[in-house]
Amino acid sequence: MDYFKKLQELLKIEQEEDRASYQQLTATASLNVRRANGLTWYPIAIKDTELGRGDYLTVEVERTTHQDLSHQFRPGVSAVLFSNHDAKKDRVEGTISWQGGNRMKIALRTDELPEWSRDGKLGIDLLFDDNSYDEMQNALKLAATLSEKNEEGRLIKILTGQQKPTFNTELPAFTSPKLNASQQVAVNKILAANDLAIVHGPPGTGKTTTLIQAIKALIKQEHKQILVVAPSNAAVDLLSERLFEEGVNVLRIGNPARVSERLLSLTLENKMAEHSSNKEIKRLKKQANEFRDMAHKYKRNFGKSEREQRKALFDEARNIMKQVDKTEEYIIEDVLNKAQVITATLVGANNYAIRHLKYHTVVIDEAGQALEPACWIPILKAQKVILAGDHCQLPPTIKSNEAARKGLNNTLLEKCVTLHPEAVVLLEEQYRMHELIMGYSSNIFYQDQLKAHASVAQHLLFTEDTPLSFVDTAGCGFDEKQDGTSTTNPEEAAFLFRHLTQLATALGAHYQAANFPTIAVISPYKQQVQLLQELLQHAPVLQNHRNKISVNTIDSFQGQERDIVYISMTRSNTDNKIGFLSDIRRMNVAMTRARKKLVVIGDSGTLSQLPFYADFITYATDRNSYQSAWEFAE
Ligand SMILES: Nc1ncnc2c1ncn2[C@@H]1O[C@H](COP(=O)(O)OP(=O)(O)OP(=O)(O)O)[C@@H](O)[C@H]1O
Repeated sequence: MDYFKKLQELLKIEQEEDRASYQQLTATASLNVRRANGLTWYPIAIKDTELGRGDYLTVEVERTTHQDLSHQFRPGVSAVLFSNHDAKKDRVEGTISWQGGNRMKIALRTDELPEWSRDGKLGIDLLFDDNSYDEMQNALKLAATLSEKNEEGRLIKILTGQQKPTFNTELPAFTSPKLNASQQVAVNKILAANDLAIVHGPPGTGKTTTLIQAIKALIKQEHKQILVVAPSNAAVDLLSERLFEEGVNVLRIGNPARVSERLLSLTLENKMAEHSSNKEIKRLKKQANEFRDMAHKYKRNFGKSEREQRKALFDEARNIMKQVDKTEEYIIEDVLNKAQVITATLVGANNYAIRHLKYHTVVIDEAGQALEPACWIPILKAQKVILAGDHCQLPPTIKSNEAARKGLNNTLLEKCVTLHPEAVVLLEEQYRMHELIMGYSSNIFYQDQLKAHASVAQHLLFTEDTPLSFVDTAGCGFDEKQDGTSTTNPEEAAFLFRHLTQLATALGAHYQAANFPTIAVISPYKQQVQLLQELLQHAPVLQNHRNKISVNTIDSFQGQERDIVYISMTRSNTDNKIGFLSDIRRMNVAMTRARKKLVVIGDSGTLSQLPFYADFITYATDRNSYQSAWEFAE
């Protein structure tokens, strides 16, 4: 079908761009730069080796310096072990099977460590991750084939708009005291759907709470295992924990982003380790390692009979490992059978342990941030799919402008909301924002349908405070500065901290340090964020509250909330340029992070050329929330 051909082409463009930028970063970069970008660990020490599944050798390594640098090594991603003697020749590729702290395990495609690993310093480089792209391409290919079929193609036809979803209207109504009215409507829609239901969850509306209750109700209704996926590990972690807290038997496939005892206990590795048959595996592995050690006593340059001895011992070790594989397969199957819910990332749905499984229902959370090709991996395993997310917030990041422009930035969630409005339920009640903070976003993005729950509708930092301010810098001469591709506005940044300092001083009269409100300082521009971070170091009053203040880009705050949010709009020029401020979904995210106070600082002259900002300024003015930076009393 052309639909999938087009997606395949767009994905190819994206992969090429992704690879090119990766290669640029690695090929030309020095060791120091690669290390700083989190692409290299060097030097490392080998801590342990163990024969793994098949003909793989699992090597545990530790980085011995630069331990505080963040890095991009994630389980499932390809990496290469190299020696500093000749990094081009002395290298062996593998896949990361585990990562924690300053250690990781890589499964190498060899059955013993190469000779060169014994002398010279060793390092690990990250390789470009083709695997995820391959999985997505395969899913798209399969989708194109299946879409031609009647029975198996049904869900695909619905999701691509050639058929309509159907609903069972005869079910008894589901009710729950834990859910509000629209949340219950959503669960009823999910239960009634034969093929597709969509939960549209604007900021703070309890999308996760709703999904958890829906999943429990689905388990009761279907008595079948459910697959729950999301694009990011962080989102999968959250869902896994919440399901576990509700007493569901959850199996978390893949490695959690956050290390917590509870999350780790839900992983396949942990459940396998705790399985009653694991003792047998340990015994066999020990035996295999003993044979391997004996084999190593015969060096390669020994005579013929020693070589044969050596081979026989290796064969024996390999045979035992085959038994290990069989026992492991049995354990995996047993653990899989017991799970009521399996959680994974979109690509993780094809993890080796579960790639053969099919489900009646698949739930995709954060679907507004999911690349469509990745969604097809889990969808092809299902008869019914639940999409949850908010297409009015940020879409997934796409590296290739061309692919984005040609449609890769259009998510499946967005398409399905348009195609099948009858499958959509909007969660209407939000538990985060004062109603004045919520109002503009609700008007522009949610057809004025959002309501603030009584517990938050009027909440303030203190009685006389204002929940919303637009502070206009027009005429102050706070001009933006262009530096390459990024924009800064140093005077606006300095002004922001004067404003925040005054607020913090006022708050001092109402709050002890321990319960001081949380504060986010946000800008759409990376360079401006950096500047704001530097300036924060020099704002004396704010030093007492450093642990309550976070400064970052809008994108990094998606999904989070703070009591107070400051937005530095940054752009101020006479050429009427507002660049990517024109992506209003990004602004929707920024403006809806605040619980009790939102302060937007910007130049009305520059911003007003876009109706979205002109209307926001009018909205603020009409509600007594307009302030001129001129009038700001120092
Ligand atoms: N029916 C409800 N009654 C009372 N509080 C609720 C209800 N639903 C959600 N909440 C509260 O709203 C907050 C957000 O809920 P939840 O964690 O489910 O959010 P979310 O939907 O995942 O977040 P976001 O809306 O930002 O995506 C939580 O503090 C939760 O306790």
